[in-house]
Amino acid sequence: MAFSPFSSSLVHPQLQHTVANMSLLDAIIFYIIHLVDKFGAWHRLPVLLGLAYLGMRRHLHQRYNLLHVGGSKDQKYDTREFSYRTADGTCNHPLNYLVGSQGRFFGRNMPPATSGYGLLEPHPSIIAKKLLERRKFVDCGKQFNMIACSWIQFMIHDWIDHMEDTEQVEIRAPDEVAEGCPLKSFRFYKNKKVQTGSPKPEIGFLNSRTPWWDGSVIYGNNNDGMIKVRTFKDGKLKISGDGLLEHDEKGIPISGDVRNCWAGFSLLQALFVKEHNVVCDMLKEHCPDLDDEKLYRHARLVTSAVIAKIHTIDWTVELLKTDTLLAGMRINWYGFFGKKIKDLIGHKFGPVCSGLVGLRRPRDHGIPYSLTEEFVGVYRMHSLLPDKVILLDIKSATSENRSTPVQEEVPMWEMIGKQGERRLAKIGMEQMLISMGHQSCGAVTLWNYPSWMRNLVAHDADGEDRPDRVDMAALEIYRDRERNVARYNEFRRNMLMIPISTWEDLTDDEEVIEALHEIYGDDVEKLDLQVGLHAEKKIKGFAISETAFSIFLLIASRRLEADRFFTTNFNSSTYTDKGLEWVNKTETLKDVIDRHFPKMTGKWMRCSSAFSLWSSDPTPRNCIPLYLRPASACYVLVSILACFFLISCFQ
Ligand code: HEM
Repeated sequence: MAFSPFSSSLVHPQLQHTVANMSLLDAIIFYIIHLVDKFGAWHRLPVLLGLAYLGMRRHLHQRYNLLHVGGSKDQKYDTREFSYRTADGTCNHPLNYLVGSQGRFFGRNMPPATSGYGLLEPHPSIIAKKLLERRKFVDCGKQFNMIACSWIQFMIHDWIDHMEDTEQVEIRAPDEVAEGCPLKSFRFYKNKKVQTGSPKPEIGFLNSRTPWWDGSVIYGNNNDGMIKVRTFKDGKLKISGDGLLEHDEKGIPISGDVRNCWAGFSLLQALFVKEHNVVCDMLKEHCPDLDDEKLYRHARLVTSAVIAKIHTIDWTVELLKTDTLLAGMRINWYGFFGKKIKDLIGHKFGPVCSGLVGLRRPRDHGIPYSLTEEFVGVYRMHSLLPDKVILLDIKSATSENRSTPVQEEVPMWEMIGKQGERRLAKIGMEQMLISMGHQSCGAVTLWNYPSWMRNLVAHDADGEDRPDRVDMAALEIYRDRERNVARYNEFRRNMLMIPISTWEDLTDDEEVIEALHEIYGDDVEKLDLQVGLHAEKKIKGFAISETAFSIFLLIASRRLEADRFFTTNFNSSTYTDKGLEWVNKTETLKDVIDRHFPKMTGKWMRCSSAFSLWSSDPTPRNCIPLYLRPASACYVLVSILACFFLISCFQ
């Protein structure tokens, strides 16, 4: 039903048309969130109201934004024959075995860009030089350390990578900036463009990784990858005697994904290979009849779920340090009433009460699961990477002396690829992990893009160095345009967020405003997504922009609720009793580190999460407001009311 009364002056003129096709209820929801956006900030609301706001936002996105790219007809199969994660991501969606498998299309959270600006408008090298390149390293304080930075790369390599074409393009820096660019020109492969066919002919891009949260970063994205990493004995994966990854004869690590790897990333791969292998030991001890194949399958399910859980209730909470998000992420996993109540009531009262994990059926909101172009766009966070890794001299540290001396500062480019693997082998897992825990990563802000990435030796899918170096800062601007991802303002409108009208709406930093003006003039529509995301004034506690967060909000839930192994099959017959118990008992990365390095966190980590600076103070225990503490009667009362409210909104 069309709803016109809200197309009034109370709604931003550029958003009025989006309300026109909404149902009455959705128009009211839109109006409420629009008012909150306009007159206040949802993150300053009391936690439950903030959660209601986020719930409503997510609801509108799911109904009006998700697009199905390259739709295919149902391809049925018997799900009972596939109670495990397959090597290439097939056989997860209950009605179509192809959904989410390697080589499927990226979806979209909004239509492709309509603005019609050219691929070189303004020139990517000018943006790289004048707005992105690091002048002086800006760190992100105590909030996020180098483990957190490596973690998100570890996740990206689990989910997304655009397939390339065989044709190359060359970008030449214009004279205006050529002097200041480490590469005056650089060549790279175009992304592979494919006609999608149905539902209507359009261009789409293919994902060479499996988008499920299936641990493909350690298990591989297809059969060949899976065979390479397995020992075929007791379900285990290959790992070297020093606890790091094994390497092939060319010095390339043996793991699920080896493209553009560096020492910190390969360290996390090794840690979770160790985790997989101890899960195999545990399962074998309790179920001696399980053969190699079954042990592998169960251990993969368990390890992937541990990774997904850590990302949801540990990493994300550090990324978006607000009470609302702390509550929201725990609700995604456990539901409103928390872990203990979920264990008692199961999923009888739906996702609001018991979270998304363990739902009776996967939910994709009518659009088969994939990750999206916009999701890739908002996760371009190379500014997190520093210029050097600061190695601590952990041997000379004493318990009295809290500030551990620095042993060496290694330039980042020496920690990449095969060279990085050799360095890591000398450093060892313990020293690297402790050092990364004590080093802040970069802030996602303008003028903080690592300069060394402007002259980068990228890798191909086999982990081999490419002959042509690339200017990543310029390339990333080009890539979003090549993929027709909406520019910043159109992106915001499509996400039902209030667009900017002047640079002052984006930021109050005078220097940024001047620089934007120099490059984009007064044309706010031209502003590139990357530049907007990096320039946007941040919400207190957020390490990323609110615009990026709006995509994040949608996809974080979708990765869980659309996956059969986090919903229908999140049970003991699929995971085994002991496997499920393992997932339930593991809450944080610290738990995993403690399992493999029993004395490490006790000695080296003061803070509460392994993702924040290890030398920082722990989060006070009573930081959660009274009405959010599961033990309080007030919590139960307010939660019941909030549940009724949310259920009546969305069901
Ligand atoms: C030393 C560490 C890293 C190196 C060497 C590296 C290098 C690269 C390269 C060469 C590409 C492909 C560029 C192209 O052809 O389009 C890429 C893509 C990407 N990287 Fe990184 N990266 C690193 C760390 C990170 C981190 C920490 C993040 C954080 C989120 C990240 C997020 C991404 C994303 C989202 C893409 C786009 C993937 C796609 O096109 O499908 N990377 N990176």
